[in-house]
Amino acid sequence: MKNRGIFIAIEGPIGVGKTTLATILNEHFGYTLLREIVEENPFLSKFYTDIKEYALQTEAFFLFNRVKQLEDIEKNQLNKSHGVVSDYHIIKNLIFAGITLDNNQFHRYKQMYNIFVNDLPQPDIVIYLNSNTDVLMKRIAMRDRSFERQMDRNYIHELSTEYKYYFNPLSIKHNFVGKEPLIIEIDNSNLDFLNKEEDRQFIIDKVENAIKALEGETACLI
Ligand SMILES: Nc1ncnc2c1ncn2[C@@H]1O[C@H](COP(=O)(O)OP(=O)(O)OP(=O)(O)O)[C@@H](O)[C@H]1O
Ligand SMILES: Nc1nc(=O)c2ncn([C@H]3C[C@H](O)[C@@H](CO)O3)c2[nH]1
Repeated sequence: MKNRGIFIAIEGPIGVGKTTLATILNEHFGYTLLREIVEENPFLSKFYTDIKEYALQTEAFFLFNRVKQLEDIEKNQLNKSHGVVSDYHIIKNLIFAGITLDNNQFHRYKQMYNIFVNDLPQPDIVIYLNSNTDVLMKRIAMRDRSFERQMDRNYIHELSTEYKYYFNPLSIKHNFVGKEPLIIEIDNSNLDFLNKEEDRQFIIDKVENAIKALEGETACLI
């Protein structure tokens, strides 16, 4: 731990505020920001027009892109004692693929995922953000990405439910590889990190406590 940079990953359903929070934490801690690719995925806009038809290409592209990103941050940041804040955790590949792929495809996709995930750097701290479906739909609409304009409410609801499942303690034990990360779970429905200093400070305090706990300075207060 001493020579390795701290790795913080933020997860949660679409539009919950991962990138917003990652940017804030990155500025506060002076770490490197790792952002997931979105527009660069050539299948994503087609995916939203026909999920079943384009799911396999979309999920495969996200998986291999993330593997490359995580290999790079290990080599260029974490191994050089630099901290990283990422707006995703690799587990999201399983969460999305479990919904979008059919059973056969998912079975094979998971084998591929398992082959790659063991060699990737795993975060020390995972911030799991959640919000209710109405808030998520509102934030997605407000952000107004062209390919998300017809976002299906049921899809967002299903994703949220799947996130809850993957972030329950038993599933964390089974589905997260390596040393279990410290998990900070936050309902972000009524927080406004963007505009309210006290809301920003609330989460920064939690992360600072988690970092101290990792460094063995205090008991874990998160
Ligand atoms: N706490 C918050 N309160 C109000 N609005 C927020 C909050 N966090 C984020 N937003 C707004 O909600 C929208 C979605 O936020 P953001 O892009 O950070 O979500 P995300 O989780 O990274 O989404 P995606 O999963 O699509 O990458 C943005 O318009 C952002 O400004
Ligand atoms: N199908 C699918 N699988 C993924 O692993 C994945 N990761 C992100 N996304 C979608 C959600 C947002 O629209 C947009 C930005 O997060 O990209 C994904 N979609």
